[in-house]
Amino acid sequence: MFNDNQVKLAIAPIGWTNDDMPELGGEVTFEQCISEMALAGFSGSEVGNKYPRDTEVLKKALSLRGLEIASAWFSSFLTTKPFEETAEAFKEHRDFLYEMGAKVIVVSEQGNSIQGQIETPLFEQKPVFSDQGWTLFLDGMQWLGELAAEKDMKIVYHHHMGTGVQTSEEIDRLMEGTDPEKVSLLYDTGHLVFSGEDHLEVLNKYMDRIYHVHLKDVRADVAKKVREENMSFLQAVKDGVFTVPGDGQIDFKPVFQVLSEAGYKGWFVVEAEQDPAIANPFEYAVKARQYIRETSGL
Ligand SMILES: O=C1C[C@@H](O)[C@H](O)[C@@H](O)C1=O
Ligand SMILES: [Co+2]
Repeated sequence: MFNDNQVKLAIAPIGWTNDDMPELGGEVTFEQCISEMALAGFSGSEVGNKYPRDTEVLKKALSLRGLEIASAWFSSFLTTKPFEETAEAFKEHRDFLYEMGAKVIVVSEQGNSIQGQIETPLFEQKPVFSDQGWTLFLDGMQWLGELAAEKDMKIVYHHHMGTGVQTSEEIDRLMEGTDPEKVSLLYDTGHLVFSGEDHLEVLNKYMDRIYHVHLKDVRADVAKKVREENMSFLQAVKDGVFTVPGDGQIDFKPVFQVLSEAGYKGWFVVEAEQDPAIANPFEYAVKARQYIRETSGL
């Protein structure tokens, strides 16, 4: 289905140690995490909180295991802080990723985000940008896109539960309000399905702007409970709302079909944060690798 010179397969460290709740998997070492990624058959990774920030040290540890850095998350605060603050932090992050050989920078607006608040109900209290917030956000994203282009890189925007860009309508407003040359999209199956969006419609609509993919599956029974019991995002993750592709409600075959027919080039990143004490990260990485081989041929 895919030409495997164009699509590479990575896995995020968040299944081993969770960046949003570092106590989940706090005991797992960086070396164990990257060794298991390689052993499970992946060739790339994103960057977790235990990864060394010294690029030479990180490159050596990764290349020993045949791994590359696909990208890393950046939190912007365009709607709540002066642009310069986001821009300074962004340039540092961009330069680190450039040095590591990544081509895309994952960006998520965290102004008024509730994704890190364990007591805040996810569906009831999701932030909504005001019109003034949208202007700050869209202008800021374009500027970040220009800063990325200085290094021949792209920003890929991460729509996310509990943030101002979660729903299909919010993704539309972002895509319509920005220049495709400056702002691209990260497609995360798990966040769209958990939010109740039509993930295939979003994929078909924005295929030409998608330059990074997070493969995440959703456990339907847990997602239902989160809505019924007004749970927070972090409680949902702890309860196992996300899992690896092939283990939840999403059929990834049509997703792979659309991506392959469109000639997608870039990374697929398996990203399935759950409690590693319940879901052994190595076992789930192997399971994901096998499912992707069976369904996409990669
Ligand atoms: O890409 C991601 C990064 C995480 O920190 C986040 O919370 C997760 O859900 C995600 O999709
Ligand atoms: Co993601």
